[in-house]
Amino acid sequence: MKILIAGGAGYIGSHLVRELHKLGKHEIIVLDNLSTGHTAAIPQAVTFEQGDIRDKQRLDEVFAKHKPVAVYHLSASIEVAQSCVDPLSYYENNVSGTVTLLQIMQKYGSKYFIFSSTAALFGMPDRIPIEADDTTKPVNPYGETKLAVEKILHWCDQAFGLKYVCLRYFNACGADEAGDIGEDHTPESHLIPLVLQVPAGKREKVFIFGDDYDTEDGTCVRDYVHVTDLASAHIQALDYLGETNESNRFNLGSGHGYSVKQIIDAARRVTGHPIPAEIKPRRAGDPATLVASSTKAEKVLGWKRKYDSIDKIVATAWKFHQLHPKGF
Ligand SMILES: NC(=O)c1ccc[n+]([C@@H]2O[C@H](COP(=O)([O-])OP(=O)(O)OC[C@H]3O[C@@H](n4cnc5c(N)ncnc54)[C@H](O)[C@@H]3O)[C@@H](O)[C@H]2O)c1
Ligand SMILES: O=c1ccn([C@@H]2O[C@H](COP(=O)(O)OP(=O)(O)O[C@H]3O[C@H](CO)[C@H](O)[C@H](O)[C@H]3O)[C@@H](O)[C@H]2O)c(=O)[nH]1
Repeated sequence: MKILIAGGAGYIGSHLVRELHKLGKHEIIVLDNLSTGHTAAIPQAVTFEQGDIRDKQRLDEVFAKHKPVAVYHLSASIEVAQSCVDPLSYYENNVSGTVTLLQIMQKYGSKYFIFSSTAALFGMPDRIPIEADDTTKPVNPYGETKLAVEKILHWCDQAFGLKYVCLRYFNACGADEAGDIGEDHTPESHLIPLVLQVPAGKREKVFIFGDDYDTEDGTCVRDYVHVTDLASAHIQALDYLGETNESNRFNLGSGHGYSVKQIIDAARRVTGHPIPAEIKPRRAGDPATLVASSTKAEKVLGWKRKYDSIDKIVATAWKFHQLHPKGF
């Protein structure tokens, strides 16, 4: 099958590209505007098309050339706090851009769409762990843009039979075990890579955004799921669409919640560095606790995680940082 991976040069996308490439079953085309992605993160044998999902003419060229049957859509603006400061750019990239991509898919008759959705859909959840069919009520513009796309997809299925899977990732983390690809954002906003910048000698300490949340130690609790496990769920989601021709949505988490303080402790154990930490005020848009139930993905997709230990997950990220002290 010909598969287009929009955002395939990014952190999660490059891990998906690597796993699909290893599988050797499909023809892969990566489309990316390289705003945050890296060509060095994708194998040389994979076709790369530079382009922006908001650029209809460029998408038309790429789809006319490759005619992909399936599209993985990971290209988005991804920072919760930034989305609270600049919501319109989030709507422009994540909603308008996705609409343009879907219009081109409709024009060329692409059948399957696998969408990178998020835990941020659930806002302040009614219960923990969060089931895939629980109420969605985002508390930040980033989550709103992802929910808007999930709703758009429902109507695309009704209107012209586009079959889709929404994968709501919780906090993606870690790196491919070989250590040659990993998370490299500039500036970095995610907790684990920021914490690892301390033992890497790039910053003196890490900031903890709020210790007055209603959690055991007062810091936010998140569900950190390994990026290679996310990649395997994507591959199973495409198999699922091929087998059932039915749209669906799944939560993807690790089954555990860790507080910011617990993550810093894990990084201290893995790196042997004391990693000083300082409490700062809360960051805009942060819910206290987000932990997934991935039962639906396990039952329906047959998804099995390879990584269950937070220390092992942090160790894979640390290996990437040690092998790539300057990033890609
Ligand atoms: N990182 C997480 O913890 C997390 C959690 C839940 C959901 N997600 C979602 O997963 C997806 C991938 O996230 P990531 O962490 O790999 O981010 P990333 O920034 O590393 O990857 C995004 C990729 O998309 C590209 N891109 C962005 N806008 C584009 C556009 N308009 N046209 C073409 N390419 C564009 C970037 O260059 C980059 O390569 C995003 O949709 C994000 O919202 C991420
Ligand atoms: O220097 C830091 C960075 C983060 N945090 C805290 O650590 C937690 C995790 O923050 P991240 O920025 O690593 O991740 P988010 O939970 O904000 O968001 C990530 O996961 C979400 C899903 O849960 C989204 O999809 C989003 O794209 C992705 O960035 C938050 O409580 C945050 O306040 C700190 O205390 N200090």
